[in-house]
Amino acid sequence: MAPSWGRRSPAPAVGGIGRSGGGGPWAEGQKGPVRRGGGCRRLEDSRQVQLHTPRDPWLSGPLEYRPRGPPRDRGSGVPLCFHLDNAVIGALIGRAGTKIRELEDSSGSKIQIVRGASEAEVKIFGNNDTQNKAKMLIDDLVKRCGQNYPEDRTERDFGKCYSTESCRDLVKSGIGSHKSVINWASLRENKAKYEAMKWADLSPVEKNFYKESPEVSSIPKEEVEKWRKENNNIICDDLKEGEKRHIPNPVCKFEDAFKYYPDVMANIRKVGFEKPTPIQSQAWPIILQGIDLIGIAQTGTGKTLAYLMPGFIHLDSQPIPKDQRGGPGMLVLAPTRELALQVEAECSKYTYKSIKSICIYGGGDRKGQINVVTKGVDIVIATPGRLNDLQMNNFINLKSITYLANEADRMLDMGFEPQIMKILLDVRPDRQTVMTSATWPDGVRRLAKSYLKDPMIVYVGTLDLAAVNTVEQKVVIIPEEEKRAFMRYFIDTMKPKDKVLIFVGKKLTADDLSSDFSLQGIPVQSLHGNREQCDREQALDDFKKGRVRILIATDLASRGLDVQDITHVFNFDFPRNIEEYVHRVGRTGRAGRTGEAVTLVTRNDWRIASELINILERANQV
Ligand SMILES: Nc1ncnc2c1ncn2[C@@H]1O[C@H](COP(=O)(O)OP(=O)(O)OP(=O)(O)O)[C@@H](O)[C@H]1O
Repeated sequence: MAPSWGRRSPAPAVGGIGRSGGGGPWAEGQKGPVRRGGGCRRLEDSRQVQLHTPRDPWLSGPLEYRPRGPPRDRGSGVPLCFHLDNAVIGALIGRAGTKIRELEDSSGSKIQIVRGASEAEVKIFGNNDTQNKAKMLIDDLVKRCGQNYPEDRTERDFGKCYSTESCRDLVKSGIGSHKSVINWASLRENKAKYEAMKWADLSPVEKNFYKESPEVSSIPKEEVEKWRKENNNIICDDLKEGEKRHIPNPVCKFEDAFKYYPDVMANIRKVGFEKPTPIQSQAWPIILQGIDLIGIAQTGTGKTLAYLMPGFIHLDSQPIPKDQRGGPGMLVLAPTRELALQVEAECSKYTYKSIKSICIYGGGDRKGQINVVTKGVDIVIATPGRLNDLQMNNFINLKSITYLANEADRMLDMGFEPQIMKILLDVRPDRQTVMTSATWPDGVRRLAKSYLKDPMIVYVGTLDLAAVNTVEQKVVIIPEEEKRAFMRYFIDTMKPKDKVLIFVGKKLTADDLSSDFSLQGIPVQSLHGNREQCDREQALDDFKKGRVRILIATDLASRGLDVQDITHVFNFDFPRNIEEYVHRVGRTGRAGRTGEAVTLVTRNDWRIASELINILERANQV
C-alpha cells in the first residue's frame, strides 16, 4: 500500500515515532511524522531525518521522514553526498519539513539529512540529473543563508561520495573557495601558537626574594608540626603534580621574613604589630619564594597583609625599572567597592619606596581613575567590573602585571568569574598569584585550579569552614513577626561602647529598618548596593568613626570589611549559606579581639540551621 503522510497529529498518548518524548505540536494541516505504534506502519523506504530547527525547539531528535508517493527512480542508487554546517540545516529542512519537500518536488530526488555534532551529512538519492538539480537548489539556499562550505573541506569529504572529477568540479565551481566558517578545530590546534605569539616579548620577572634565616631553617621538624598544631591547626600542602616541594618553616617573628628589607620592618614597627598572625607566619616564606599560594584563614586574621608585604618587595625587586614597566606591576582584585577601598587604605598605611596605588571601582570617578592610571601607578586595587571597563577601552595595560592577589570566595558568589577570566586573558601567565579566602567551598577550589600555577595551600583553622572562634555566637529561634521587637530590645540594651553591624537579607529591609530607627530618634546608617557610592562611603565612615554605632547592611558588607571595634554582629535575617554566615560573624572579633554574634533563626531558615549548629559546635559555642 502506497505510504501516506501521517496526518498532523496531536502529541500522541504513546511515544511519538523516533522522537523522544512524543510527536511535536505540528501546525494544523502540516504533514507530520507518522506515529509508530498505535496504528502507524514502518515503511520499506523510511528515512531517519534529524530535524534541528532552532525555530521549533520541540523538534529535536531523530524523526521518521517518509517520502510522498512511492520512491522514484533512485538512479544508480549511489547517493550524492556532502556535509553542511548544522547552522543551515534548519533552513534546508524548513518548518516541519516544508522546505526539504519542496526541494524534493522541484528536483525529483529524495533527500536524507543526518545531523552530527557540528555538521550534518546530506545524501541525495536519484539519477544524476535529479541529484545535480537538487544539489544546485541546495547550494543556492545555502548561499542565501550567508553560509558557505568550510573551505578546509578536503577531497576526503567530497570524495567520500563524489568521484574525483566531480570533487574537482566542485572546487572549480568555486564551492570550496568560499569564505570559511570559523574553523574551531584549527583554532584549538593553534591556541598554543597564538599564546606563544601573544607573550613572546615579555620582560624578565624575578619572584624569589626569600633568604631563610638560620634560626628558622634550624627549627626541628617536630617543633614545626607542634607550632602549626597550636596555631589554629595550620595545615600546608603542595598542590604541584609529581614530586612535592619542601614546605618552608613558618616565621614566628617579622624579622625572620623581612630582616633584609628595612623599609618593611620600619612600616611594621610604625603600626605596632607584635608578631605575625598564623596565616602570615606560614604564607610569607612561601610567597617570598615566588610560589603561588592559596591562603585559607579565618576572617580578621591579617590575610591582606599576608599578600601586601611580599607584593611591595616583589614590585621593588624587578629587573625592569618601574618607569619602563609600561603599566602597573601588582593587581589586587576585590569583590566589593568597600573592600577595594579598605585594601587600598591598608596599602596606604605603608609607605614603601614611593610605591603608588590606586583603587579602581564602579561608582568612583572614572575619569580621575583613568588619569591616575595613565600617569603611571604601581598597584591597582580594583573591583572586576570597572577594571574590565578600563581594560576593554585600553585605558590600562595589564600585561605588565607580575603579581596578582585576590579575595576569592566573595568573587565567586557574586558571579565575578567571567570578568576575572576576561581580566586574566591580559595578565601574563608567568605571574605570581596569591588567592586568599576565609572559606574553601567547591567553587573556590575550581577557581584556584583554573588560574594558579603549581600553588601551595595553607589552611588555618578548620578545613572546610573557618568558623570564627573568637566570637561568642548565639542563636535565637524566633517567629518572623517577633524579630523587630527582639531587635529593638537588643538595641535598647546596648552598652555605650557597643558598636553593632546588623545584617539583613534585602536592600529594602535595610532601608525599612533604618528609617524606622531614624523615626525613633536612633542614629543609624545603612549600606547596600542601591545606595549612591558617596552615601555608601559616608555610611561606612560614620560607622568607623563612631558617629553612628549601628550600621544596617546587606551582605555587601559581609566580606572583608575591617572595622576595628565592632562588638556585635546581629543577623536580623539568616544568611543565604553558611559561608556567608562565617563572613558576617567575622566582622567582629578581628585581629585577636573578641566579639559577639546574635543570629535570629525562623522556621524558614531551618534547612541550614543544622549546618550552623555544626559550625557552632566546632567553634565550641554549644
Ligand atoms: N600581624 C598582625 N598583628 C595585628 N594586627 C594585624 C596583623 N596583621 C594585620 N592586622 C590587622 O588585622 C585587621 C584584619 O586584617 P585583614 O582585614 O587583613 O583580615 P582578613 O583576614 O583579610 O579578614 P577578612 O577575611 O574579613 O577579609 C586589620 O586591621 C589589620 O591591620
